[in-house]
Amino acid sequence: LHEGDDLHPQENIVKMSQGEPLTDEDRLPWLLQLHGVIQRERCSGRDGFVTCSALKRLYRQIMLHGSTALDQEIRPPAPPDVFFLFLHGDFSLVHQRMMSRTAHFMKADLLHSQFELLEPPLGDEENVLFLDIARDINDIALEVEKHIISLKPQPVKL
Ligand SMILES: Nc1ncnc2c1ncn2[C@@H]1O[C@H](COP(=O)(O)OP(=O)(O)OP(=O)(O)O)[C@@H](O)[C@H]1O
Ligand SMILES: O=C(O)[C@H](O)[C@@H](O)[C@H](O)[C@H](O)CO
Repeated sequence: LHEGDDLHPQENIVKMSQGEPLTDEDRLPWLLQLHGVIQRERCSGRDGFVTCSALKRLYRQIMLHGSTALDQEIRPPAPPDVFFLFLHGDFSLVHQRMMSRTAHFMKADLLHSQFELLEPPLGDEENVLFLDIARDINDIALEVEKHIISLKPQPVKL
């Protein structure tokens, strides 16, 4: 399990702690780091998780394809062994949960800018499982587990 926040450069954490939203430019080195982690996990043959706010479609493309995603001409197909879990919920529920959290650098005030930027993975984005955060956390975990198992190649029965 890789927590995306651990890969932010220190200046990004400082910025967010001061209540300033990050820009695309701030996020680029971080997204490239996330891409590196995903590639290493893919090569390892293990299952891996990365938790982060992949708010915009371009961010998700960079996570999948690295800096080639910045080239509008190239739209490589989505790798079949990587998928997104989109944890969605309404503003008030996310805000309420953030307010009940203590000792986190991310202030609840920044949530407005995050919702403004959010491009939900609708339309033609592949390999996305939608999960409603209002559900019980154990049900969510169970659905994720089932989803992962369903994507694994089934053993051939002779
Ligand atoms: N399905 C759920 N039911 C009840 N509480 C939940 C659920 N999911 C998360 N929470 C609670 O909401 C709070 C925020 O969750 P968490 O810190 O995991 O979010 P996060 O997406 O990692 O946030 P950030 O990106 O800001 O670090 C935590 O206190 C967590 O226990
Ligand atoms: O792209 C960003 O603005 C950041 O990754 C944020 O989303 C925070 O780090 C996160 O929400 C706190 O965990």
